Amino acid sequence: MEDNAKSLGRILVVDDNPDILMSMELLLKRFYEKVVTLSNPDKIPDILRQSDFDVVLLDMNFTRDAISGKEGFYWLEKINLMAPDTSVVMMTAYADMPIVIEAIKTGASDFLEKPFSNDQLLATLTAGLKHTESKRSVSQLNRTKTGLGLELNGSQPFIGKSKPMQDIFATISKVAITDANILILGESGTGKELTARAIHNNSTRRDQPFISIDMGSISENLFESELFGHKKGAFTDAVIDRIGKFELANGGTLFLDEIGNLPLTQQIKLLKVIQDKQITPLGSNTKINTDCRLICATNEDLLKKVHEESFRHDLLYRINTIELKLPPLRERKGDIAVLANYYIEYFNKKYRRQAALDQDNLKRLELYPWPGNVRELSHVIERSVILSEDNQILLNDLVISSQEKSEVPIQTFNLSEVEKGTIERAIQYFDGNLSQAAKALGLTRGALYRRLDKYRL
Ligand SMILES: Nc1ncnc2c1ncn2[C@@H]1O[C@H](COP(=O)(O)OP(=O)(O)OP(=O)(O)O)[C@@H](O)[C@H]1O
Repeated sequence: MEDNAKSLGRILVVDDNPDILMSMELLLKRFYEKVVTLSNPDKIPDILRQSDFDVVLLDMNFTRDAISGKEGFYWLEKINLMAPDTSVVMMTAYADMPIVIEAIKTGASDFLEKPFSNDQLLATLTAGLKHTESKRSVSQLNRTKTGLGLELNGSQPFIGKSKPMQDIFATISKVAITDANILILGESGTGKELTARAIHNNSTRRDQPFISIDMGSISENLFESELFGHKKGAFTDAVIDRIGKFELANGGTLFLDEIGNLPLTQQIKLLKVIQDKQITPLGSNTKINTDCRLICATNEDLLKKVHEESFRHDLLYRINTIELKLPPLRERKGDIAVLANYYIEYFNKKYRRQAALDQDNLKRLELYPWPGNVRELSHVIERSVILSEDNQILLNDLVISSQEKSEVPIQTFNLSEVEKGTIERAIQYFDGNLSQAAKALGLTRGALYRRLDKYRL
């Protein structure tokens, strides 16, 4: 390879010996587009958050722990978690077979025994880059094949092949590994809880608890006891000690759903705990340290609530380090077929049916605005599978119940909203037949299409 024919490849070298770093940098810069060297492994997470690398050359033996390689293994695991498609080549002067095997099992792609020649190094890097390329095409293939964005623990998939959901999955992967507090916004049924679980399951806290709590459903009296716990005798009904959710989530993730429903008196208590990272159970005078990653969710406009003074600005600022906005299903119609098919398969298994959806019915699902989002879609499919006959979901089986039909709130006098609502209802009324709907609305088909586009129906 010539200096002027650099190969694509972004290489990170981590070694606490400055001489090794300098000589490797000098050599590798002649061959690869980007070479970054790092003498302090503690900086690995930061650098991986800032840039992508194809291969990491990682020393196993930092001075703190010169021989066992434990620190190298620690960083190997961390890199695998943060950048699963990047190949890691381990370097060590103390390579013996058991260590090599363990490193490969832990996820290293290769090994370099020190001292190594330039040719050995370059050959290993060429193999490492090939390895990265194949890892990337396998994960890309898996994603496009199934339409699944992220696999959650267990059997629950998180589906979305539309561009907005693929963007959400990419953001989840990026933010999961940080400890930043996250606020998930979105209408009911868009998958906010699923998103919170995906963040937890892709984070370094995944082996610790994920504790979820619906802030809208806790009564004002029980708020402190639920969240911070209580001691026996703290109040009349406190017959035994109770551990609060903050303590249960210690080391893991605490998911506070419907945070917008929290009354102001409780917001201040929550804020204090988030700031101090300490809780005091009711009836106790001992503070307990808490270490949990906070994920909150709401379908309310919190900024508006801040302006109306029903949500504290300082609390919003604490919980929304990163905001993730889940798009409603009507804005990602591309996901409807894949979701519908997933639920048909799921409920076919559950109810021992073999129902299938034909193109007309699929069109109908795609035209419906889904005010209850994915939750509503799953309910509609469940009912339709149960009612299906002769292995076919019939048009009449696809019951979109009246209470689930989108209604424009009666209070609205906004002309666009009224027009949008009327169009939605006409399409529902004519079972998705656009010609009939257009006729009833007094529009040409072209004019109806333009409005469908305008209102993203
Ligand atoms: N992208 C998706 N793929 C598969 N299932 C989904 C997806 N989004 C939502 N669901 C399913 O829809 C239902 C509602 O999802 P979830 O509870 O996460 O929504 P939510 O936004 O938290 O709703 P709410 O605000 O009403 O609590 C769940 O059964 C969930 O499994």
